[in-house]
Amino acid sequence: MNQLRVHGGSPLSGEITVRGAKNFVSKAMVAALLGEEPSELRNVPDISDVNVVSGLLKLHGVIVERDVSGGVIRLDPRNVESAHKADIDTHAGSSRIPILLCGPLVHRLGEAFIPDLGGCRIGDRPIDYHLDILRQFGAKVDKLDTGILITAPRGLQGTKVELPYPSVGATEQLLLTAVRASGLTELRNAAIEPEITDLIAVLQRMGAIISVDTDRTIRVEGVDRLGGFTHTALPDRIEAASWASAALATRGDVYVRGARQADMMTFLNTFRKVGGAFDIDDGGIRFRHPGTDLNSIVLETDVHPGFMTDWQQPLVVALTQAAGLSIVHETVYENRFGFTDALVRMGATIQVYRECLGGLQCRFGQRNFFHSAVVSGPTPLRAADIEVPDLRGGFSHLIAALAAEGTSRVRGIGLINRGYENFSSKLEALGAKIETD
Ligand SMILES: CC(=O)N[C@H]1[C@@H](OP(=O)(O)OP(=O)(O)OC[C@H]2O[C@@H](n3ccc(=O)[nH]c3=O)[C@H](O)[C@@H]2O)O[C@H](CO)[C@@H](O)[C@@H]1O
Ligand SMILES: C=C(OP(=O)(O)O)C(=O)O
Repeated sequence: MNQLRVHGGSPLSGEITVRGAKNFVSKAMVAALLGEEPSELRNVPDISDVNVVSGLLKLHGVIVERDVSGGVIRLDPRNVESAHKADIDTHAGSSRIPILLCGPLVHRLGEAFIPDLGGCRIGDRPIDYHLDILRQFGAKVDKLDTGILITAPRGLQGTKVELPYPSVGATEQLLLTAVRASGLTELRNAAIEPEITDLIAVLQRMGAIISVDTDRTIRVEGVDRLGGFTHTALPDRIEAASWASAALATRGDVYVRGARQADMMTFLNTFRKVGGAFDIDDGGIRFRHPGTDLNSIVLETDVHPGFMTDWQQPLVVALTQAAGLSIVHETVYENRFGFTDALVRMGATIQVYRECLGGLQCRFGQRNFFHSAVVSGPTPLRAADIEVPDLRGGFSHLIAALAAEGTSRVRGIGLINRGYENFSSKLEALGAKIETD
């Protein structure tokens, strides 16, 4: 199943459930590798990124048992072993998670071979911060033809690091390395996304000592040994916001069971400013089109607690249905508006700019990156043949196809399964008229 035919033009309506966050579950699975005892993770979604990490852990001798429908994964890392490089190579290009195996594998085995990374092509996505951090801990980094080899002839020692930008992955790299490095580690300008807070919770359950200050400083006291953990993953706030945007763009009404207000406050404020309605209860959040015109807005993506970049693409589809000019400044990735080409072909009026259209200081201004967009609406959308460019861009194209009159063909939908579990069943549950080709 790699192609969907979408007969659009009807509102999405009904209830779906979101489970654990893609951007946490994969990291918690890596954390399990640091322990000398088994771990159990609950609320695990059935997405392909989980399969990728399971495969990598199994190659390294971790016994992985999974109850897919129950969302439980058990990881037994007691007999960790080196994997064959050729086997690791088969995971090249599959996701960005392998880079986070560096610290845990060096602690457990003395070395780590990391294949070339994958992930969404929404910018250059360098790993310089990761490699600098590893070097500061005393690791030796050798770049090979098909990946990188990390060794630590004198072990890993605690260090002081200040990130040039609060990178999520680099913060996780530091945490997963520092918890078992000798001595103290301090990280300034750390990322503080809810998925990182949950990772810290997991590490604390395993025996780590980590404190987080209000000024983005994280301090870790290294320990000699970590045990296992039992933990329920926080819900996927990106998937929840994507369904919310789908409800808005299709004039629908969707109850997202599992969505949690605390992780989505910034999204909810924006959703309300656009004119979307929502009702929160203990089980989830109901997102509704108000039945009246939607409002245009000015929006800048940012690190937490700002408006998350992964929320941007789905919301832009809803903004094509808002009255007036919306301005969106993407400050996290330099190349995250490629998906708007297809929206324009479908009838949207979106112009992208190299300039920073916003007040935030951004790394991409005057550097030839089309990282700002002006969306003029409302414009009716019409069906088209579309190729999924990346995970969130792909889901956005699905939303556009659902909002458009006529039958669209969306190719390459396998990519969407990286972060949206059972999305075609969920679409059907919400009344979408779709067929797999
Ligand atoms: C699997 C996962 O959790 N992915 C998320 C994670 O990605 P990821 O951890 O890759 O994103 P980062 O926060 O690291 O990236 C933020 C910015 O820092 C830059 N950078 C990062 C590392 C580095 O070594 N050098 C460098 O320049 C990146 O190019 C980007 O411009 O956080 C992003 C920001 O919330 C989300 O969009 C992704 O969904
Ligand atoms: C950019 C994303 O993911 P990744 O970092 O896994 O490519 C995303 O989830 O939108």
